[in-house]
Amino acid sequence: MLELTEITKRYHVGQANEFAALDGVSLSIAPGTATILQGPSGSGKTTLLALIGCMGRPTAGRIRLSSQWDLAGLGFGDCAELELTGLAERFLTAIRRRLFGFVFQSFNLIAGISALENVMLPAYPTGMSHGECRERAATLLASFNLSQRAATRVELLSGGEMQRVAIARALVNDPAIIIADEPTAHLDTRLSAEFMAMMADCKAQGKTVVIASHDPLVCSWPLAETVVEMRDGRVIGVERRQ
Ligand SMILES: Nc1ncnc2c1ncn2[C@@H]1O[C@H](COP(=O)(O)OP(=O)(O)OP(=O)(O)O)[C@@H](O)[C@H]1O
Repeated sequence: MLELTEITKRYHVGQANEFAALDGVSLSIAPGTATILQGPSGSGKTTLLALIGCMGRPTAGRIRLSSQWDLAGLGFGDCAELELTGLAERFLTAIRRRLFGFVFQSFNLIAGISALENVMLPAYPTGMSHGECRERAATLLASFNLSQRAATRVELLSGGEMQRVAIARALVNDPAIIIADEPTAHLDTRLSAEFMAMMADCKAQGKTVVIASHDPLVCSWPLAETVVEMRDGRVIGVERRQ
């Protein structure tokens, strides 16, 4: 399990405008499952995704990885479980790179460089050779029928092509967990359905998927075993689906 226990995230601590974006959130995510975080704007979905993805630390609470995850592959082979909340920044960064792939709302592709270079970017800091980065990125683009577009600057791609490049980039380090924040917010129905089908493929390959969305198409898609309803920084409901 990826276990979050009583997570609180406060901003502006000790100031007049102190604010709890998350307030006592507990959640379990099993490997190979899909979870959707649902809730209105400001309910804390992005903040929660950021903490799950080791992009920040909670103000209070614990985030733990059980031995069901490949802790040895993360460099923590001797641990029965790994408490992320206590780790030094450099370990968190390494875990973020190895364990997670991120898909952002507006894809966050880097304009001015090619589709191939965009996909290669997250692989560089892992220490992989340039040749290996290139080969991996090219293989992923080929699997998404984008070989012909690999050398094209991303700003010249269609919306659907950009989406596939963004997913390829999220997958380049072969992450166990894919985190997507409002991934369909700028997509039409066809592309949104395509995105969800790709997430279903990832899950079929054994990956864990966590998506924050208030898009009804995402929430009703037959993908997630767990739909978490958030409001005002709290979990107000958890629906388990078969
Ligand atoms: N860095 C920050 N400093 C202060 N407040 C913040 C910060 N980041 C987020 N918040 C606040 O925390 C609350 C939760 O924000 P968050 O982005 O997690 O919600 P969300 O459910 O993802 O919303 P949306 O769907 O609009 O992205 C909001 O009220 C937001 O203004």
